Amino acid sequence: MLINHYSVFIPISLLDSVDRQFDYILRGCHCSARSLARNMAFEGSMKDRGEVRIHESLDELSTDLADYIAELSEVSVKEHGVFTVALSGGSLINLMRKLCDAPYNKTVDWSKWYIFWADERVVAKTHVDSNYKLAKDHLFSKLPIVPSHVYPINDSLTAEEAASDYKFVIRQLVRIRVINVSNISDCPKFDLILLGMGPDGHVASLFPNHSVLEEKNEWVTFITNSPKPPPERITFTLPVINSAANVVVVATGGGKAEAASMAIDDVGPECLGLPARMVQPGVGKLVWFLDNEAASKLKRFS
Ligand SMILES: O=C(O)[C@H](O)[C@@H](O)[C@H](O)[C@H](O)COP(=O)(O)O
Repeated sequence: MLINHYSVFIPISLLDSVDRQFDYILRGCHCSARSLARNMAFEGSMKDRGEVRIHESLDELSTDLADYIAELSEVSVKEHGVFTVALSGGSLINLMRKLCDAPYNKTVDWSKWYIFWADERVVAKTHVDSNYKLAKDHLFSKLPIVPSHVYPINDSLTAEEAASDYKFVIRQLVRIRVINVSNISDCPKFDLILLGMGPDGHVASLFPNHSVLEEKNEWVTFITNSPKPPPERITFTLPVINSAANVVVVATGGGKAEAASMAIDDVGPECLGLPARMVQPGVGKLVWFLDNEAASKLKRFS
């Protein structure tokens, strides 16, 4: 049986003896209404694989995710006046939908958000496959985000040109300090990069065994042979993802269980090349948002 919210009653000393690498955080009993959903989740953290939050339902996951993003936004705006966030496509966008509801639609300082794409399909912005269109239709058309703070790719270019153009756009924003610079690399330091994960363990458009995983110099690159359609995409590279202040990976459903275990568990060297496992922020924080099904093969939770 999966560890669920009842597991908070397991004494921490027992968990400790089960596995010292795992630093379980038991949620406090004194919860506000806002944090109630979090208390329905199980949360643990593992050295260098980040914090893992497992939720009983997609509804709880969405609430916790919205809460977490809102908190990061508040901290970033306090620290440097803006919140720079990069999105992916897929189910992530629907799971972020609660940001459009109360209290977040009123309490978040949307005017300070700058929105980018960690990966984008090279199609027209109006195309049904466009990650920009997905996010626009379901998220930011419903929120008071400043239109000039939204940075879609230039959809009139080839994949190669679009990647290079996107890198240029980001470079200008780094230059004027809208986007921070990492102090561990020469990469931009986004306040938050939000990723989904495919059943094959891909994140952004970084697919297993693809040469794009080796890219060390470019901030943004392109592929023309994506195993997941459409084939042409641009993507942030691993150095950029791993330079972010915060990285969130969201994965739900049993189809992601194997990849989640390979990405998070203490497994053999064969898993080290899995893109999701290569997400390892240098100084930033990594948090996994999983549902029970996606977490069902995690050794430490079963
Ligand atoms: O453009 C894309 O295809 C996405 O950015 C991709 O990386 C996605 O996030 C994962 O494939 C997970 O997608 P699901 O959550 O829909 O399974």
